[in-house]
Amino acid sequence: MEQTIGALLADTISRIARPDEEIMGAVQKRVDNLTKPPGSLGVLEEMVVRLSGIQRTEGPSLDRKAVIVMCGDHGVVEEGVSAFPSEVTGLMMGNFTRGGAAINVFARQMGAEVVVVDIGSKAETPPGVRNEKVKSGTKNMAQGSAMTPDEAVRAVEVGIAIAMELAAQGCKAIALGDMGIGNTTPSAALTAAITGRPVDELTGKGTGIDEDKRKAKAAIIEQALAVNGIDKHWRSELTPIDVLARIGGLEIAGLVGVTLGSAAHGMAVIIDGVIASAAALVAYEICPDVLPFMFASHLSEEPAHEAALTYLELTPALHLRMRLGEGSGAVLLFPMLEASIAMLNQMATFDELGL
Ligand SMILES: Cc1cc2ncn([C@H]3O[C@H](COP(=O)(O)O)[C@@H](O)[C@H]3O)c2cc1C
Ligand SMILES: O=C(O)c1cccnc1
Repeated sequence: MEQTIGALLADTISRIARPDEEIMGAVQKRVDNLTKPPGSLGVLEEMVVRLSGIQRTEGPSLDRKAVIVMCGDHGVVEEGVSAFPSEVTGLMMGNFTRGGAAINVFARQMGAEVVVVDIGSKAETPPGVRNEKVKSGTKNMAQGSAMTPDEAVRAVEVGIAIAMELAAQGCKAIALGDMGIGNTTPSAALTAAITGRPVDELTGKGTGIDEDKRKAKAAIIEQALAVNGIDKHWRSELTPIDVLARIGGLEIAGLVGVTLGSAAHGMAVIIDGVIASAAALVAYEICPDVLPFMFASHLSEEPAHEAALTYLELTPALHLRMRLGEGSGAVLLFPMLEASIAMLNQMATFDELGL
């Protein structure tokens, strides 16, 4: 039976429960009893405690993990906000299927599955890419709403459904990946709307525009916020889904769904760069209980990324001066998460040492 639009979203939100405190307490106790000064393995200790709470077991695992690369195009590219044309989104989808993109290389090395989803590109979906197209690119958000609320919800539900499938297959953690020429523009716009920080401060060079074009991009974002009636007080009149629909992107909406769906089904969510962090902000506004499921991987060069992570009070583990997307930074966190699990499973305890 066809589900009404929004039913899956509502059901997913109702399933999100915070990680298990009792399990986290027990794992913290074991971590404190390992043969090292308490706290000396820093963030790795926090990682394994939180992974245990998320997976609701004192024996967490990352045997199966995936990166979901949501692909979509953006009407606002016609305003000259990117250094590249929209066609590159379609070409990169082909590249993903041949294993030649950065995310393919890193995911292979980390043992993570790559799931590529065409949720809204203007291109024809290449064979090997999952076709979940809600529409062929968003409308230009500088001239009006990028999507309708129904389209935004449908895209969110695509992300939820894919997260649910992966959870059913035994997946334990999901990295958020994106591909969509122009998508640093809606990402900065969403980050401005949610954090309240000034647009100019949040607007970066994306794929590599010069300072004049960056200034013009900031002006386009200001225009998009104004045209769409999003001011500092949007919360009194609009829902987070309205904001996502007006100034978001289809791949961003898909990643909002992946985040909510992962949290609802006990999987950790690894945030990548500025596109993933914009999706994380929207997911948090929809349901604050998703926050303890999130891990920040790296700090992107895009300024809105730092603003989003600060708002969410998340600290990125890696500082690699990356600014790519695709989930390329997020999958680099997997070996560290795995090290945290190995620490828990393999280190001797003070009890065993007779101390
Ligand atoms: C070849 C290529 C591969 C990419 N992989 C990710 N992005 C990243 O850059 C784009 C966002 O930057 P902007 O907003 O400036 O267009 C997105 O597609 C993002 O995924 C790429 C961009 C290019 C050109
Ligand atoms: O932070 C990112 O993920 C990013 C930055 C620039 C371009 N594309 C992605």
